[in-house]
Amino acid sequence: MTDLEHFMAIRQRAECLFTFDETEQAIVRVAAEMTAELANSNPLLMTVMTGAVVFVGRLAAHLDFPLEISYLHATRYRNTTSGDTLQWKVPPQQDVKDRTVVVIDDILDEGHTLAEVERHLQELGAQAVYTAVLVDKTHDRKAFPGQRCDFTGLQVPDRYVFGSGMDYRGYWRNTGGIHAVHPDDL
Ligand SMILES: O=P(O)(O)OC[C@H]1O[C@H](OP(=O)(O)OP(=O)(O)O)[C@H](O)[C@@H]1O
Ligand SMILES: Nc1nc2[nH]cnc2c(=O)[nH]1
Repeated sequence: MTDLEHFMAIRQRAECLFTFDETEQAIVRVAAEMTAELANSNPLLMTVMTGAVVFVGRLAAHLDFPLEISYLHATRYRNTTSGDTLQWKVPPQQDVKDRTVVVIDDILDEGHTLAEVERHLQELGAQAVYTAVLVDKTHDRKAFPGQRCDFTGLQVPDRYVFGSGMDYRGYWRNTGGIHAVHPDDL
């Protein structure tokens, strides 16, 4: 089987957890919550590349107030399905001093990525740091008990998921819904 046939098989065997429309409804709700909280704070949306690139675009289309979008690049999984230490590929690309910063990521899994990114932005002098994720994975292995984001789209079960920006070994960030990899494929 070629690599591309393998990725096609992964996609076909995966279980659809949420359709595109269901993810869209969740994003619209998150946008309303962010608008209520942040519309007057001139926020900087700090996109954690690469997974958040789809979420930030879909979310921003529903935010009708002044804001800026920037990015950093940090990775803990490096195109695999289990996490390691966080590797900073590109530090924050815009001055965050005295700004309200909203870290945008695709998934809160064990939470080490967001905890470290948040700590770094505070060290750089951000006035306030909020976090927003498309999905939060349900399990008891978070970086600290009770860890959660300020804005969360959907809860997913404790399975490896892809779609809506999240990858399976670098592929399938482009599917509009959210899918769980078949256990035999991990
Ligand atoms: O909560 P954690 O267990 O720390 O995992 C969450 C992180 O894992 C993924 O990034 P990944 O390292 O796979 O890079 P990617 O964004 O390029 O997919 C995802 O985008 C989050 O940033
Ligand atoms: N694509 C993807 N990335 C992750 N990073 C941490 N958990 C996950 C997951 O379930 N799927």
